[in-house]
Amino acid sequence: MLDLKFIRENPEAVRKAIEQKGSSLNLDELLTLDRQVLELKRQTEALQAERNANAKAAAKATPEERPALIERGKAIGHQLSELEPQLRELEGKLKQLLYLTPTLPWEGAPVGPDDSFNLETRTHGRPRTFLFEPLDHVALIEKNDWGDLERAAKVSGSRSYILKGDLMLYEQALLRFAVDRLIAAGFTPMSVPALTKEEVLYGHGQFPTARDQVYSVNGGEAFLAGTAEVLLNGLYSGEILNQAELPKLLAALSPCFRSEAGSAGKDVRGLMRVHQFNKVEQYVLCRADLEESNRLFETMLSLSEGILQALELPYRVLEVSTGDMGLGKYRQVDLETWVPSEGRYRETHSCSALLDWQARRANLRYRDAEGRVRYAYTLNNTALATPRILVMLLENHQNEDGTVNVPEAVRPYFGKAKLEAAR
Ligand SMILES: Nc1ncnc2c1ncn2[C@@H]1O[C@H](COS(=O)(=O)NC(=O)[C@@H](N)CO)[C@@H](O)[C@H]1O
Repeated sequence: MLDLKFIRENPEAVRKAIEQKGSSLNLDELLTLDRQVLELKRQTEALQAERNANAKAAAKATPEERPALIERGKAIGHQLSELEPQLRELEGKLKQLLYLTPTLPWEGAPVGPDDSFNLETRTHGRPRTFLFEPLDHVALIEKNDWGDLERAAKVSGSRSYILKGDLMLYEQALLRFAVDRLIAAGFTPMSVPALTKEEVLYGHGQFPTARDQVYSVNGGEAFLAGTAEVLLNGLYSGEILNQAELPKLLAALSPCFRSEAGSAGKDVRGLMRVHQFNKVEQYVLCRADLEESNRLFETMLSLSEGILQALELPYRVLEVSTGDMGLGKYRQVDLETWVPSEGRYRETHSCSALLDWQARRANLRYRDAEGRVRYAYTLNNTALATPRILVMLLENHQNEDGTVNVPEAVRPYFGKAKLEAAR
């Protein structure tokens, strides 16, 4: 959410961002509400001041003067009992609209309504030319008995998966490999739950606009987060950190749950788009300084590119458009990795900077060097998400005999140079 003061002083810039991000927010309605709240606050504060003055006067009044003053006090109290609920109701409506205000996108973001405007800025590596007819990842899994997708559907429903043998061990090896890469860059390794609370999802930004993506438990008593980012973003909510302890660099492994509402028919086969998956997440909370945010953004992006390069996978870098990046983003860059069986790149990583949009929602603050309490800036990025990355690893590194080579950097974690069929 944006700072009300900023909105009052820059309505046209906010209006432009609303339009560029395809938001349905009615800014005039928000500004009108803001003026009404300010006016009601002025009235209630004036009445409260008068009630205090009146009570002091009554305490010192003579017996003759006192009844009139007590009457006046009652009349003021009655007026306040009328105005205060109105003020609370208007403040609630204003807060709901503030949740829908968009961060102004950076000037380099392609302006457009959807992902067709995302801009490929560079590629790394080249798609492999196979000297044999390559298999897709589902065929490789079936050929080597590396999983059981049918029985997963039987026991867990659609968009589920079971990994077996070398592929199960490979997933675990990859997740630890990714965590170690982040530790080497100064990130603190964490494991975090997926079970979370409604206010934490509001603080993150998933609520109110994308509730349909989130599974609820026990009728909304708890929710299953789609990414560790949700919980990491709530960790320091309500606290006042010291600037000296920033930036917080967190690397979190967690299960992630997504309803994939709206994705009917897309990627229904295999490991690309499932309801429950694992992800090593990069999350940063830093001081409210654009240069610091940009520096950390580049650090996180290069960590993820380094992981894809270590996995010897061809990928491309996309500057995400204003319409595709979502309300809270200042900047978003996606990494897409080559999928031989589809003959195209598919998203595997998403790096975002949100300035103080999440910090205002989740009340993330710190005391700066001058002693001022300020909202922090937040950023997040994918380090590695399985099983989607297994699609690319199996297909790109397959041999004609159906075995799959393990990239050099991961061999110490997996223990072998190849994935092989169960004996
Ligand atoms: N339904 C899904 N099934 C498998 N993998 C998924 C699914 N949804 C997302 N992912 C993986 O998780 C990555 C990050 O998801 S994201 O929504 O784009 N971004 C985030 O969650 C951010 N917190 C950065 O990680 C995606 O790039 C993709 O690799």
